[in-house]
Amino acid sequence: MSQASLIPPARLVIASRESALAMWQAEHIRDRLRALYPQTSVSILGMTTQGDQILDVTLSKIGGKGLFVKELETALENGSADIAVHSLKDVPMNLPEGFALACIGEREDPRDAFVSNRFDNLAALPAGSVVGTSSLRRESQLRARFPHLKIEPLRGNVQTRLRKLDEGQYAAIILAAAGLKRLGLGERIRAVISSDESLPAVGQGALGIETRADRPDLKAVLAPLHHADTAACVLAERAMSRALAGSCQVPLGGFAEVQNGKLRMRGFVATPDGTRLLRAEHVGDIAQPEALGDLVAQDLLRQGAGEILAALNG
Ligand SMILES: NCc1[nH]cc(CCC(=O)O)c1CC(=O)O
Repeated sequence: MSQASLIPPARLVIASRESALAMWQAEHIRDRLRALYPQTSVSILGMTTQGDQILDVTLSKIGGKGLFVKELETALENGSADIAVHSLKDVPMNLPEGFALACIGEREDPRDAFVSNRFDNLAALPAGSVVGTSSLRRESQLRARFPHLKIEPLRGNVQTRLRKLDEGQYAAIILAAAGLKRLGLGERIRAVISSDESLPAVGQGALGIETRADRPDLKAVLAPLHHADTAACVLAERAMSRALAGSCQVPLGGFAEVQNGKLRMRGFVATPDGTRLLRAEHVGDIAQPEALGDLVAQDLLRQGAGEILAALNG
């Protein structure tokens, strides 16, 4: 549909989780939609998800990503909201029947960040230091490089995690740089961790806007917010994860970048203790992102990723 034929709706309701980061993201999309469509009344419907309520167990053990999006999908289904704004990282690789990712927003810094009140970077941590993260992806890569560190679970939203660090339970914690920067907490980052040292999560730093699949009208409304390069990257990453049937119990990462008009993608699968860490890297056509993601996945499977995955899921 061309912009000329587009009739913006009178009203748009955005479903969002209520964490500060989710609300920042929803408000960001709301403000952009208001600027694009001054006649449209855009509002936010804040919701609590199961993922926000269950804070005492490692996320991977309780069913994972779907827990952060299900309530928002119910709102789309029953019409109490039109679009749902998500951190793409939290969106399952396969959406339930009847839903679609209508728009992918421009990526913030995709890297992980080292946050500490006492140390400058990971290499400065003495043996036995406690590092907080509940991500198997971060844990496996940390253990591979720094087997002398102790990794302990850390859950909760960004502010909760920072508070637990400040209370002294951890020498350092690892968070996504994107969340800290969006919340204006970029000064808490002591060191950004390069993608060579900690390959980011599939979709990290990107926003995904979900609608019902039967609302192509909304896809047209959202089109100006769609970022084609980011979309190519995250489609490649999500294809890799899907091809590996990456349940959230799997330590894996996937990260694609646009370089010289091509798509460069790296992926890894590891054992949680980091003793086996398989890596793959390929360059592909930016117009065929999913083929590149599949290629990276097939390379990892050829190296034995299947055994690691089977052991984890078994
Ligand atoms: N799993 C929670 C989550 N989902 C998205 C982000 C950060 C922002 C992003 O990746 O877009 C975070 C926090 C974190 O990993 O530190």
